[in-house]
Amino acid sequence: MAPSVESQQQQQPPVEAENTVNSTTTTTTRVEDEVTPIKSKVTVVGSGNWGSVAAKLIASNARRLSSFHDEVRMWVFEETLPTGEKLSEVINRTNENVKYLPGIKLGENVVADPDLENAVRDANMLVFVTPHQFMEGICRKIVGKIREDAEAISLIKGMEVKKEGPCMISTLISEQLGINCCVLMGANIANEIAVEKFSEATVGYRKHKEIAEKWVHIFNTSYFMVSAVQDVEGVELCGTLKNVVAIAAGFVDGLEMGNNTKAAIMRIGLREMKAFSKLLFPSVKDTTFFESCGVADLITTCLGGRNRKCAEAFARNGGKRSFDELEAEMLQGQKLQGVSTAKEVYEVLRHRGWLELFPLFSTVHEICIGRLPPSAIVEYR
Ligand SMILES: NC(=O)C1=CN([C@@H]2O[C@H](COP(=O)(O)OP(=O)(O)OC[C@H]3O[C@@H](n4cnc5c(N)ncnc54)[C@H](O)[C@@H]3O)[C@@H](O)[C@H]2O)C=CC1
Ligand SMILES: O=C(CO)COP(=O)(O)O
Repeated sequence: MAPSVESQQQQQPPVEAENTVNSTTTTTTRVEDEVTPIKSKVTVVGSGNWGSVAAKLIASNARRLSSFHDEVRMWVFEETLPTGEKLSEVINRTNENVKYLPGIKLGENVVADPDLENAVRDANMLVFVTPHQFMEGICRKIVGKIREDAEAISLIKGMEVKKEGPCMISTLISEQLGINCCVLMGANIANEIAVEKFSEATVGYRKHKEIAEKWVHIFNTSYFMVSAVQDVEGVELCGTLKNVVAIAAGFVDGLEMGNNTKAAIMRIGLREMKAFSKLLFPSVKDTTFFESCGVADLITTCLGGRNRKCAEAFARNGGKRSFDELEAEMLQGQKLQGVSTAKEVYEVLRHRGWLELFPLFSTVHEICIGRLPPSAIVEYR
């Protein structure tokens, strides 16, 4: 299947990804080794639902591409399973993340490591993929413990709000660790990619196209088509803000308002995503919203994501059961990002006097905290 080339790609060609396996990489002697003796070593920081799928994608490429070490380390936030076993030990014994991605083999070159410092020490390519609320603590633990030449990429959809203002997760990583950080976002429901159904993703980079190319190279597969755009903030804000719209879409589903209403919510949501992104970062490109990270992620999350699912249950219960309760019951350890992002966005809007400019974003937060009923999702005008 040949995906269509979008307008952005015509103006600014995507970084080419290697789609086909070079036959030399399947032989025992790798010709490329003589030319590039220094191999990149990848560590995945995070092992939730998407973190595990990311490790699987990377592991399949690390195995076949001679410029990467075979072994891919995956940091596991250790927990004890109901059987009494440690999650990391079970992953290493069965090659499956039995809690967050059951039934999927990760690849034998994935090594689960519960020791964060040990997991990141030797890697020059760090992939961050945890729920966003844990990233500040994680960065604090590894400051000064990573390689000086390390490059990072964030797959995390979320933001932090500090006294100085909003802080994207890639910026947090860059500033705390003193390293460059790209992002990868897209219409990527993890369970679908785990079973190798075709999807696309967007790498956002700031300056160095050759670094983005390396990230494309390690993620791209025949069923996961990655392209790159020079708009790190635009890509990351798309991934972050669509979770707020997904909560709104879930309310519409819970109230059985139908497809037209849901489409209206998605359209208004997309308009607010674009306006908010451009107010925060005027450099954000319009064309980014037409990449996988933009409209495609918005659609898939509003149709099939976890934020949508929990928001539907919230509305069905008339807002009487909290999101924390629903998350614990419905997601078994997986985490929602939309509710906290709605709060973080609301804080920015209130602080800057923009609340009236963003009725959908602000109403989502007010419904989440019980100040408004779920039906207010279509009553804000
Ligand atoms: N699951 C999906 O379909 C997709 C998720 N994402 C994004 O990727 C990021 C990570 O999501 P998932 O991998 O799905 O995670 P998840 O939603 O499965 O979260 C559970 C993870 O959080 C870890 N965790 C729990 N407490 C922790 C703590 N105190 N410190 C550190 N880690 C802790 C758990 O060990 C587990 O690995 C999120 O920002 C999400 O929005 C992006 C695309 C798709
Ligand atoms: O980001 C996602 C798909 O791209 C997943 O969204 P949820 O966290 O709502 O499942």
